[in-house]
Amino acid sequence: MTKISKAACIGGGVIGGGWIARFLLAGIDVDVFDPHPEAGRIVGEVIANAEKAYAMLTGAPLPPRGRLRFCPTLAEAVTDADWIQESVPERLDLKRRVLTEIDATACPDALIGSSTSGLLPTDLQRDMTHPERLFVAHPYNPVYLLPLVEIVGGAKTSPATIRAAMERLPPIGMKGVHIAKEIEAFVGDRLLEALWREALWLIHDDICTVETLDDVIRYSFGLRWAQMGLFQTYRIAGGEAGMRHFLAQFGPCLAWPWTKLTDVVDLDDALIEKIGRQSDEQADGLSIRALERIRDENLVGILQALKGGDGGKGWGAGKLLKDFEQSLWANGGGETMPVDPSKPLRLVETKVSPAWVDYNGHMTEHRYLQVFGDTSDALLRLVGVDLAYVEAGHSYYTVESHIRHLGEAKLGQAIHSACQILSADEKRLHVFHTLHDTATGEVIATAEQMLLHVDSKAGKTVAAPAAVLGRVKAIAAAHAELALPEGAGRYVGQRR
Ligand SMILES: NC(=O)C1=CN([C@@H]2O[C@H](COP(=O)(O)OP(=O)(O)OC[C@H]3O[C@@H](n4cnc5c(N)ncnc54)[C@H](O)[C@@H]3O)[C@@H](O)[C@H]2O)C=CC1
Ligand SMILES: C[N+](C)(C)CC(=O)CC(=O)[O-]
Repeated sequence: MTKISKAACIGGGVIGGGWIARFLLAGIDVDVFDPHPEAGRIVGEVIANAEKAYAMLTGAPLPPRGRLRFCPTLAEAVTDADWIQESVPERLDLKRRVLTEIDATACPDALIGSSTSGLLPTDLQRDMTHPERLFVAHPYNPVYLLPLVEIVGGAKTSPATIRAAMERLPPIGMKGVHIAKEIEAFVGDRLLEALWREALWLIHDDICTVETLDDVIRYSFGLRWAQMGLFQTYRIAGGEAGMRHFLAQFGPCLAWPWTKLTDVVDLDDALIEKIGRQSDEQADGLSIRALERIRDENLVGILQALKGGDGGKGWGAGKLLKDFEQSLWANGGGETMPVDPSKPLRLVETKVSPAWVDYNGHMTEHRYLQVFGDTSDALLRLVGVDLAYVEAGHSYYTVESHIRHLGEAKLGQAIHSACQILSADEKRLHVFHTLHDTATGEVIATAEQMLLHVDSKAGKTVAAPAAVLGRVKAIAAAHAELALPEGAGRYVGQRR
């Protein structure tokens, strides 16, 4: 799969900033041009949000962050980029001017994506000398967490450009959908616009407040949409007879007055003031930054829940996240691991994710086992037991765990785990993991585990091969010089 080697972002506002963060966290260098005097601060805040979110989203090893450079001219930013993303304000004249300037200075084979929410690519490419490389790459806010990009070609966009654009998205954790025909606002914004129009009428006509309207979405179909969209949801709503029954039952409603969709509400001063006031009341003093933080934590929780969907295989955006994490492990798992066997191996760095916090306001107990399990997995990769090894039919299985809870881990807290091998032989691997608060070093929990080397196809324990055993024994020998960790060998109910 071809990867982006260097990106240029023209415009670094809400969406440009999100693209910049997405690229940087995927390890891609980014050059930015944005004449706004505070562009550096604004982009910096988006990147900080993105870093916080990713620390909660995944324990997989992200590549080293790309290099960020602000350029004094557009030409300097685009000159050696192979993906250029235009995210300037939604005005056709401005976008055409900017795209023509990009076209004049970019490498001939650079891909040029526009973030436009609704302008036609054919209109955008009108003045370009090489229009075949221009396409719409319409993302969703926040770009660093929401993975979808609508890819739309114009009359002069080449099929090779569309193919190349689609191929470059999975390595940055995104999913491209190719929209077959160009149409204003593509697919997503067509749907959102329909909902938005109807919502404005409902407020205008005093049917409900903005808060009630949002509650109707977030407590009901909003939850459904994150996982099954519209058609699959309605298929289920048709009962055992499925979609055909659903259409037969609810088809006639389409002719009833259930919508004011074709009328455009007059956004006059009174309506703007009404919506503004109700929106202020709904926010209840929370700043935009605070709302962004809550939004990001919620999105992380939803993505993680979807990652466990369909019996652990992952579902929808969660499956995409799972696949992305597997590629991160395959690409960087081994390299980034610090290996100094003269002390316990620091193997997992993470932050307490929203989905991990329970009704007591701290990390819930089974998440400790998750972090300790991840620590054992990291140790196994280090000694050569990676996905290829497992697929070939051998692995280590955990047969016993003893976790002690000694402190608390709160939402967003940076934590890390360290592993000491207590003993190892041909089949057994006896480890002791310690979970620390990264800021203070305080020990929050420990886990002692016994793992057995298995032939997973035969379903029985077998001796580990010499290559794996050699690495295990080398670490175990170094760790034998360390003091036995406090708590090793303890059992539940033991007197101190
Ligand atoms: N805000 C949203 O929810 C979404 C917006 N979009 C699209 O993304 C594009 C950008 O929108 P936002 O980021 O929301 O706007 P924004 O107003 O937050 O950012 C636009 C940025 O472009 C910069 N800019 C203006 N003229 C420029 C030029 N000549 N060269 C370089 N930079 C220039 C501005 O200084 C500003 O930082 C629009 O096409 C919009 O339709 C797409 C998806 C969602
Ligand atoms: C409001 N908007 C049209 C700019 C929204 C989008 O384009 C996508 C989104 O993030 O909702």
